[in-house]
Amino acid sequence: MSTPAAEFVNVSQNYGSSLAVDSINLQIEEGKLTTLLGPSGCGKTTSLRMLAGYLQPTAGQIIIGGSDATRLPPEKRNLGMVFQSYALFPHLSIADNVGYGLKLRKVPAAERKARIAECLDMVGLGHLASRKPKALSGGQQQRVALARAIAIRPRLLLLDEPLSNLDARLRVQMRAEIRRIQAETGLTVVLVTHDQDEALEMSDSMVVMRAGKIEQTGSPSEVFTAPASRFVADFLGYENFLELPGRGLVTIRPEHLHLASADSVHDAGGLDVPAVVTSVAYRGTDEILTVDAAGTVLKVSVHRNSQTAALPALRPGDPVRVTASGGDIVALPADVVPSAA
Ligand SMILES: Nc1ncnc2c1ncn2[C@@H]1O[C@H](COP(=O)(O)OP(=O)(O)OP(=O)(O)O)[C@@H](O)[C@H]1O
Repeated sequence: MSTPAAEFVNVSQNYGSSLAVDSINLQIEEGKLTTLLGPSGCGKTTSLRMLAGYLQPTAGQIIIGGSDATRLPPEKRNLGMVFQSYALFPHLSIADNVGYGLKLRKVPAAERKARIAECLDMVGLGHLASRKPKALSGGQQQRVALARAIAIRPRLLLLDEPLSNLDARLRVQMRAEIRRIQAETGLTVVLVTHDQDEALEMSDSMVVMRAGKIEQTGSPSEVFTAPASRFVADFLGYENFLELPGRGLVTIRPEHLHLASADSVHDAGGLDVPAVVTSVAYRGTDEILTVDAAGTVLKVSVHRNSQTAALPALRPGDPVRVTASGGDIVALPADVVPSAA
């Protein structure tokens, strides 16, 4: 790999006696989108703030572009940042908001104008350049914040939960938009999120954190198809965990479990266990059935389509067989429980 855009070397952060980030080592690849993913309190924001220079690591080094940046103040790191709250200047026009960092850097007026126009076009807001932030929707304000961060041509673009204040539909739309902008500009982006779907959809590389440590890194498909622990699997929505004789702990997604019927999948390396239906939840095109297989609770997602519509409706108490094909059974290494910090 060429020189990483940024690197954490044995980086820790203590808040009093609590260890928020515990000796992490991480390389951020140039020109890629890396997400820091994990539940609330796992240390994502603390890591990003150390990368940005707003927080000094208690131990370790932050390397940016191959040089030690641990002691560099934020303004010397040439980074663009977008937060959950857009933090636009209310009294400035959209164009002046986007051009703010350029003015600070004494970029000549003509070039400033061109870059403002280019960045606003990139986020589809060229026509609103003269408006004030309060005359824009939340999604539009977030786009302005993005344009402002990109305008300075940062070495790294850091995004801290940038989509979490947007409604569900806009959030999905903005994921694709950030991805497109990243591809067009070739920027190195580090995104903090607690949303696994967002991370899976947007990342080149995912970093799953837990209690201040890195639990797994890899491409979305690597992490998704081979979670390194029960914690990662759980976080990615694998709901069924069971001990299989000779195979140890495995997990199977609800949509990969089938209720035995004439067309159910069953192969030699697969699963086939008797169970009893305990509840049925209707979810539009899907039904989530909870079944009890000799004391193990399993969730089975049944997709209602033209083939399954004819299946008889199941009710609590009905006996069933639960099957899965061997390829859908994911083996999990023994989980490492973090020591109490
Ligand atoms: N200023 C602070 N003082 C004391 N403890 C803090 C401070 N900031 C964060 N922490 C603690 O450090 C740990 C990591 O926090 P951090 O904000 O990095 O987590 P996070 O993964 O970004 O969570 P969230 O998604 O909720 O923002 C948490 O236990 C948190 O309570």
